[in-house]
Amino acid sequence: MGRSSVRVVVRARPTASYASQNFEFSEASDSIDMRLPKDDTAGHVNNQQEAWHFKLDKVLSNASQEQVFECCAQDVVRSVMEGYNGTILAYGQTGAGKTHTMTGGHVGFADRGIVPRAISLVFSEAAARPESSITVRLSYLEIYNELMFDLLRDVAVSDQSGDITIVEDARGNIQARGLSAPVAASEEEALHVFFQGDTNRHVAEHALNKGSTRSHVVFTIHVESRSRVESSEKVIYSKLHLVDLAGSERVKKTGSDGVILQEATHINKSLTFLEQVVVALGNKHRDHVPYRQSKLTHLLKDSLGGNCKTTMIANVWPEAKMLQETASTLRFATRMMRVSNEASVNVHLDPQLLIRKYERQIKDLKQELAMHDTLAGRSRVQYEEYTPDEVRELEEKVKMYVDGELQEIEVSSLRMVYEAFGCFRRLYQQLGTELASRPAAAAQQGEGADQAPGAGPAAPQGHAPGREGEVGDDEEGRGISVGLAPAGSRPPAEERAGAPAGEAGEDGRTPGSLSDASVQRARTLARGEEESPPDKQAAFAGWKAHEGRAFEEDFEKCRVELRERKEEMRVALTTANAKKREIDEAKERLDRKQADKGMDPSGRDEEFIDEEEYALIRSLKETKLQYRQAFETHTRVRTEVMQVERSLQQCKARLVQAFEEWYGLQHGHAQRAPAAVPQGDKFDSQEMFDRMEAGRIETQHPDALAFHNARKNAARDVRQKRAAPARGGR
Ligand SMILES: Nc1ncnc2c1ncn2[C@@H]1O[C@H](COP(=O)(O)OP(=O)(O)OP(=O)(O)O)[C@@H](O)[C@H]1O
Repeated sequence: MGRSSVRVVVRARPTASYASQNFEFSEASDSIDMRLPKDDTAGHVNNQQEAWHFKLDKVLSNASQEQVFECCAQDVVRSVMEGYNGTILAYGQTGAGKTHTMTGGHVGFADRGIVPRAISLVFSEAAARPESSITVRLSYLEIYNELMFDLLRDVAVSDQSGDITIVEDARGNIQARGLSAPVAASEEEALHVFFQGDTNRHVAEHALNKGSTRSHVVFTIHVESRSRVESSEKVIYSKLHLVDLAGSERVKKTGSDGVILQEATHINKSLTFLEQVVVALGNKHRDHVPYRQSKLTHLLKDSLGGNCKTTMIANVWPEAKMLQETASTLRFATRMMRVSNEASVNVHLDPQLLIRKYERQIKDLKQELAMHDTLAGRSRVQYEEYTPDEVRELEEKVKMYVDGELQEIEVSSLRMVYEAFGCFRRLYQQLGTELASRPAAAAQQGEGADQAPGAGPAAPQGHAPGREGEVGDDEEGRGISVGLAPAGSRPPAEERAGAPAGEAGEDGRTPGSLSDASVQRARTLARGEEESPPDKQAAFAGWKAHEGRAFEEDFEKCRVELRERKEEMRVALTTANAKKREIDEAKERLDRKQADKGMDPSGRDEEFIDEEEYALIRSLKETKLQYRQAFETHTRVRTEVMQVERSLQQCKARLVQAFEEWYGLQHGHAQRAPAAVPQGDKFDSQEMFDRMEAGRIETQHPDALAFHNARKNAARDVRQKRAAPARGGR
């Protein structure tokens, strides 16, 4: 997504004293014409402009709350659900309708503002995206006298220290550290949170408007979206700032003093800084944007000139006495139109989830492999790194193999090959060391006299280099082969050099050999110390022998049939090939015969067929028939093989499924009992009334119920708080 300018919409509030001689709002051309009376105080030379023309992105002079939402917010909210950041700012002088626009009026559901409507849309959009798991968090921040307060905390705003700070992460994302952001699971919950926070807003007595808000408030909807179908470690974070700025009028007009003057000074300052940021952003040759001058501009850094889709609503109050403030608001609005943003989808990869995903994949693959091994009739295969005990066990096997006490080592995995090579190397080095410590004996025996140091004595003399077919050979360049080490690859006992004496026990086995380990394991099992969780592969083998016997028999039957059919197909193919060869040979002989006949000087009739030729023709015909039969048999059997293969796959699937079900029942978690349905609910008169009221609201407007419930619950919370001992003011 490329750069796009901040969208600016002007909304004029309705008034009984509309100054028609001063204002002309044109919704058709989205412009406003203003005529100002001459300023008498300007003296004889009056340079003040009398007429102004403002062109905006949209002008709304008599719009309903619904129209304002559709025009200013709907698309921004939808973009937020797509993963973009969004901001909607309400700017304007006190009483111009900022709070009315953002929060809404008191008339009721239809009068609700952008925030409750945005909440509804977020949840309905989330419901329309079943492929995504969406988490919604909310935060509500108040900036008052350059301090920041959390409107959603249980601690009253008056008891907060206002020490929330703004931080910027490595990607330049702005966050308010210390600000709570509870999760809202439903529209009603989110509305409840919003209404609760709203009641905490600081309201001060003000000369112009008793209910005036003297602070900036930022309600933020944070959306975290993970795909249920794609990789879940991909997370899209987006946020929607809904900002209700404090009145933009200047201090001198308010006639304030004391605390109010201090408030107004702060508001003026932060709005002046906001203007400076906007002016700097509108200037192509700027070298610095002073975001950090105020909390407000720092918090809105993303929204102004950053990664965000931003809309500003300039609220104006079109009365004669508000001319100067309206002109000032409209001037700011047109400057804001020059600010451009670059929005992009905020995709992150959750590293913890990535690791968990890979771990899960490895586990699944191991299980798959184990199942495959069992189906293929392979004994327990070790894919993990060997434990010290297992290494010792293998070392004993290798020693027995080298000593000639073991005919062959069954190689079950590449891991085992690596481990076995390790054993051979250690054995080799150990023997080398032992021989090096017995030089005299070696010299006496005349061994290794003409060999390089450390090489000869332990080198298995029976092993010619480059012998074929051994475990570990590179099989036609396809990597290390796995299978049975051929007995012939074992060095004969008499050829062994430097074998340490006295290691074998009486039974010819070395201590700690495989059988010892097996016995040890058997003892452990007998003591009931079986490791948990139960090994799936072992469980599978046991299950096939008992509970899953019928499935295993089916599977085995299919396997046998497949083997037989394949053999039949192989025979048919061999026959067909043999017959084809016979046909070729007979044809050749016949051709030769006929060629000889053509050259016969006796001049016998070419049509005459002698006995030999007749026999050849007959034989050729016969062979062709046999060839066709063999070929047809092969085609038929091939179809049957394909069918049996399919049946085998089905048998296998049934076998695995039946086992999985059995395993799940045996070792899985117990199924949760369905939640008990409350029986015979009894309602008191208030509950009965609430239910009837809910029914009535729902029939009036299906979406209104959550709004009404949330408002009712927020009001109840306020009543309860008031009943608690009052706390001191700020
Ligand atoms: N479009 C409108 N339709 C009906 N009433 C409106 C409209 N705009 C504003 N009002 C009414 O005007 C009064 C002042 O509006 P509001 O409190 O929203 O102003 P404000 O700009 O938020 O002021 P402040 O800066 O003090 O917060 C309220 O009673 C509000 O209901």
